[in-house]
Amino acid sequence: MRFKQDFFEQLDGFYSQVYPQGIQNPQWLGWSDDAAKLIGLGKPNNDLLMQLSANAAAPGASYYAQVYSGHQFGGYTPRLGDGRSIILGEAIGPNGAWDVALKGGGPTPYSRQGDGRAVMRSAVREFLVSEALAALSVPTTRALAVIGSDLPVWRESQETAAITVRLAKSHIRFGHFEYFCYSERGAPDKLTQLLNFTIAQHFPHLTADAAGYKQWFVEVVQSTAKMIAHWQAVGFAHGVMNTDNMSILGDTFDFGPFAFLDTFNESFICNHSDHEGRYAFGQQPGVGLWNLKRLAQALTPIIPSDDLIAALNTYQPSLVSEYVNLMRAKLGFGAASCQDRETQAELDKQDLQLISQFTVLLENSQLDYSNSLRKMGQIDISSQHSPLRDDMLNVSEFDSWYQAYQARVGNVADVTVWQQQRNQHNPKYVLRNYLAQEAIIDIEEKGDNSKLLQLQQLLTRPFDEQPQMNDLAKRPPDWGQGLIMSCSS
Ligand SMILES: Nc1ncnc2c1ncn2[C@@H]1O[C@H](COP(=O)(O)OP(=O)(O)OP(=O)(O)O)[C@@H](O)[C@H]1O
Ligand SMILES: [Mg+2]
Repeated sequence: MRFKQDFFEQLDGFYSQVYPQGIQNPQWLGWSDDAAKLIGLGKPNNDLLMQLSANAAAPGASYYAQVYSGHQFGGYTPRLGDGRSIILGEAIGPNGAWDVALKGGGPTPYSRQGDGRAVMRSAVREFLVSEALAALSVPTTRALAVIGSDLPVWRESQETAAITVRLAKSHIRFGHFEYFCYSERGAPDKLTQLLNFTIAQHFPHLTADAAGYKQWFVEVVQSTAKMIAHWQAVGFAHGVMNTDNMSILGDTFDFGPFAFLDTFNESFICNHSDHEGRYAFGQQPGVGLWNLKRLAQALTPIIPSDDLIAALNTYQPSLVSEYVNLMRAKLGFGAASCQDRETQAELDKQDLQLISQFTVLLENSQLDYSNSLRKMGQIDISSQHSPLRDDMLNVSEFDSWYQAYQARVGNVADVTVWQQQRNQHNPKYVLRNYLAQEAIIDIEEKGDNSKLLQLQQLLTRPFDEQPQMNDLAKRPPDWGQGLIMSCSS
């Protein structure tokens, strides 16, 4: 790893220097070759194991924890900060730099009551899902590795500690801006410094002046909207959309009780602590905007309100247009692109209606989201009979929807090509909670990570048939239906 230290060198006062504490008997549980390439690494080796388990210093690293705050479940917490994630610096790769962070690397000045650790089950889940989302082209932080250990940690019972090695283009969150607005009140110079740094590092096409700031916020709004459109299209529930878990670059960030939908359900809540369903699957688009509004408020000392509001107004159309485009590719509507903005919005609206009717049909018949889409992509569109019809409870509702759908798809020149294209947009395999759970249980009970490795392999090619893995595309068994994860991690 070759590091630069721009955040560390340029943003004194935005972090605390801290040394990670090694974990005993470290062992690789997982390693991502794809993530390794991003920072110019090849295969894992023992030196890297020692460095990434914090048992040896990594040459060129500056260990630090960033300070931020955030709105958690709607309420403002004035000071959070990296309580268990320690950043080594920005590792230089062939196509840019990536922060390397040891999540679970030990206590920091921001640990509050916590032990600075992550338990194996949560570290494994973060590792698997980061790489799974990347393979589905969902904007996300990455995971280079997950490292297990013998170090005991206490949650509801005794477990063992692990470290996820996270790669992020940036660790700057909405909560960084909130911290320097509210918690260090009277420090707009710091807010400006943070914004100028963010622009210079991650938005180099923009200038650090009023026009640049205005455009920057438009881009933040739109990348957030696009990320959430991806979540809705792929059926991903994040679970803890607090503003301290929202990346300024619109990358999916911090994986706690997340889930991919099995049965389609707008009201699905994956987080055991989310009693009111604030972060239910269908709420995510609205929460994204709520969070952006909290960010906008924190920016009012340095960006005019009118500019912030104008940018926020682009959220909904961006999200809808991205979502509709992703769903068009899944359902095979063909692109509807139009020069005239109003006509485009009208087309998007009509398609959105057809898509929503489809998801309502799935919901009413309690059907599996990913598998139903995969099935839809295999129909012969000219045929009056869709295999999904047999799964529907209300067949006549499906029939009338299917007629409208056929009309919208229109003539397909080559059905086989059309079906192959659909398969490139409808994953056969997603990281269902029960699959992650089975991999975790094997590690916990037998120290056996082979299921984890198998899942990782599988999920790097989620669109391919991989017939010997058919079982892993199935809906969960009874014990794994609608698994709800606790926040303790
Ligand atoms: N075991 C722990 N020890 C110390 N601090 C913790 C621990 N678990 C969570 N925290 C802190 O509590 C806050 C909220 O936790 P949250 O679960 O959102 O983040 P996280 O998963 O720890 O990390 P990140 O957001 O970096 O992915 C953060 O400040 C986090 O650092
Ligand atoms: Mg977090």
